Amino acid sequence: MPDLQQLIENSRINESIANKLFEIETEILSCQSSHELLQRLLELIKEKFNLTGISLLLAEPTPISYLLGAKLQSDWHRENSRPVSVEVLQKFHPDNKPLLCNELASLQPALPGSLLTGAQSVALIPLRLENKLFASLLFTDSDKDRFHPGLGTLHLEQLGVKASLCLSNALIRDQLEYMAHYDRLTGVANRRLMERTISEELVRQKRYGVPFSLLFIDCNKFKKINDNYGHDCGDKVLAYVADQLSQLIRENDHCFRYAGDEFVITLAGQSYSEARAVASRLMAFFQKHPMPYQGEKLAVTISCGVAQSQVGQNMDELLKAADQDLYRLKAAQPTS
Ligand SMILES: Nc1nc2c(ncn2[C@@H]2O[C@H](COP(=O)(O)OP(=O)(O)OP(=O)(O)O)[C@@H](O)[C@H]2O)c(=O)[nH]1
Repeated sequence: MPDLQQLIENSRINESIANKLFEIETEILSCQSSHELLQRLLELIKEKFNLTGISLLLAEPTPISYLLGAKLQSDWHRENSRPVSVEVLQKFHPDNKPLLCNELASLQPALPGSLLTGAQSVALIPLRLENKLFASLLFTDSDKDRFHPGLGTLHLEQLGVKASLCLSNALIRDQLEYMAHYDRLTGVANRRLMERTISEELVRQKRYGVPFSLLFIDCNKFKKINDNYGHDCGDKVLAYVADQLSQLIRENDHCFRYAGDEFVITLAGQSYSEARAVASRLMAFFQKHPMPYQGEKLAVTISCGVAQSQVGQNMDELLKAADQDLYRLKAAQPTS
């Protein structure tokens, strides 16, 4: 029969673990996005359970890849997460339970050695979304007995379920946010986000005196593309233009779909002459790079109007100035 003192001690340990889990759950519930939640979750677990290391193994392709999007390329993800195949994850969790292991050689082929630096034992906790295994939290510790395979895993299971639930909520929020602010066809931000961004830039200009510039962009003879090649091709052209524009601008510049075949780019901290140079570079790019389409090279060109923000100007006036510049440019072009 277990000794009473031991039972009291075990119950004290269990209570302390339950408290820590509750604190983690409470904190991550307030995270505004799945990206923020994942970051905070890993920090909190590492700190509260005093682990040697923690990382996230993400199944490839991840059901949340499109939402995490560029974030999967971020420094945080490079440092803290690793892509793995779903098959590898399933081998770790054949019964969807956490895996405890202190014979690390058996994990070596499946896990990069860098993740196991300084580790003598590891715990892998499955995360599930819509009943599909999509990730595993990897805890490492320098104590060989910390994650001994003979130990119970109830607390780790609870952690996995709670983290999955919170993540699922955060993903629903991400999806709503995405639908409200991004254009489905081209993947770039929509007019609503453009208005917010320009308003913020105008406030910054007023407070710190830093001007910025706008490009108002129109695809040349776009209607003809629709008429000659069909609407599907027109859609592909819009996605191509948005994609190229997004890649050709700097990280702190932003591209938005304004309407139809029109895009707006905000150039943070750029003067009129700098913005003119960007506009020339963008127009020249499309002149040189026709879009590959069904084995053909389809000419897709753009025109860019430019305006620099002026003190006291509001958003409509600034957009109008860039649009008028575009109109002048287009009026000067040959009509054929
Ligand atoms: N395929 C496709 N076409 C669209 C979409 N939104 C708007 N359009 C079409 O885009 C065309 C824009 O035509 P215009 O504004 O006359 O522009 P344009 O043909 O480029 O003429 P210029 O600006 O004078 O060079 C219209 O025919 C719209 O029907 C879309 O999401 N997909």
